[in-house]
Amino acid sequence: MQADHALTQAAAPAAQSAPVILRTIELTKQYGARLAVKHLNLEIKHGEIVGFLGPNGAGKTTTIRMILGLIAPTGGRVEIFGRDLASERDFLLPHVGALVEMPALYQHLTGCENLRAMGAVLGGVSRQRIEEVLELVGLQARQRDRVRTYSLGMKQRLGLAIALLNDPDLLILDEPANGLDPAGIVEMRDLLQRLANEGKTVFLSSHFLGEVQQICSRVIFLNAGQLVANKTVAELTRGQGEYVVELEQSQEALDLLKKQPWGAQARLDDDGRLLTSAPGDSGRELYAFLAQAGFPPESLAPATQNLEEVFFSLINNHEGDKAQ
Ligand SMILES: Nc1ncnc2c1ncn2[C@@H]1O[C@H](COP(=O)(O)OP(=O)(O)OP(=O)(O)O)[C@@H](O)[C@H]1O
Repeated sequence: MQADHALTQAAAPAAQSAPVILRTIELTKQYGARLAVKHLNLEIKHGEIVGFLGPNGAGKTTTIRMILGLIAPTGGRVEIFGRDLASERDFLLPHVGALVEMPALYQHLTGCENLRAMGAVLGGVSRQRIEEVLELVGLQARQRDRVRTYSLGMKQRLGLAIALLNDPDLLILDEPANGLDPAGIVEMRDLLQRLANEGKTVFLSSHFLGEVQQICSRVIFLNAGQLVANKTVAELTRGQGEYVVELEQSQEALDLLKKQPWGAQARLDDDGRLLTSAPGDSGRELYAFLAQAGFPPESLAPATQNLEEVFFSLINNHEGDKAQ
């Protein structure tokens, strides 16, 4: 059965053939007259780290809360490991680790005592597992200190340690980097990468686009409750088939390129580099053309966009679509 397979499969890079771990089918949430999430169809495969992005109020938290069974959908459903969440919730949720909002921690207890207390709620967790999760999140050295002395980043990591106590196959994280300083963000990123390398599947919402670009294999964009993009980071950040060229006489080369049928949109960027399409969409042909014309490029590479640029253009396009 696919569900059992998904629960026991060893760490593997997410592939086309990897089993689907999380699926939403026409998932919908209506608050009074407001449709917060509209007919959302998502699929997350084993071993993926998927970023869930969107502007404030897009419906990310609402979606995550439905996936975790914290609120009921008004339409559609959620499947985890191929099983229906609504009817098999008690079986499924112990296999899902979650970090939503700031975790509720006992400030007067130590990190280790917090883990033991949460372990007891879960029906008992071994001393060895507590040691393992402390090591995973890098809190071993501070485990005997009271939580009230922890930094925000340490509290977030302790929250993640609690989410990991059950050794879940799927991790759902709502803004795990929220409130962290740059060093804390890097620590969180390394930790998530380690978990993915161990075969965990991670679905995380974030406003930190640079982090998402570095850590996530795929990104799902939500706007006004609707899916507007679902692509790999490489697909999203690839430019529009343009090339960025560095050479000495960039202005002269630009004048020449603009006279070519394929080069009419050529331009210089803020750093004085040439941005242009290529003859036959081929970087090799572009290189040969420039070299033959007496402008041998120092470097030539496909142009890319960062995720922030993609994010704003997607949202603007979506607003434009809605206005039509
Ligand atoms: N309990 C609620 N009752 C009524 N409306 C709600 C409730 N929770 C969320 N909403 C509305 O649903 C929409 C989606 O909110 P949601 O919190 O899911 O967005 P989000 O993408 O997580 O935003 P943010 O990035 O700001 O956290 C918003 O318009 C919000 O005002």
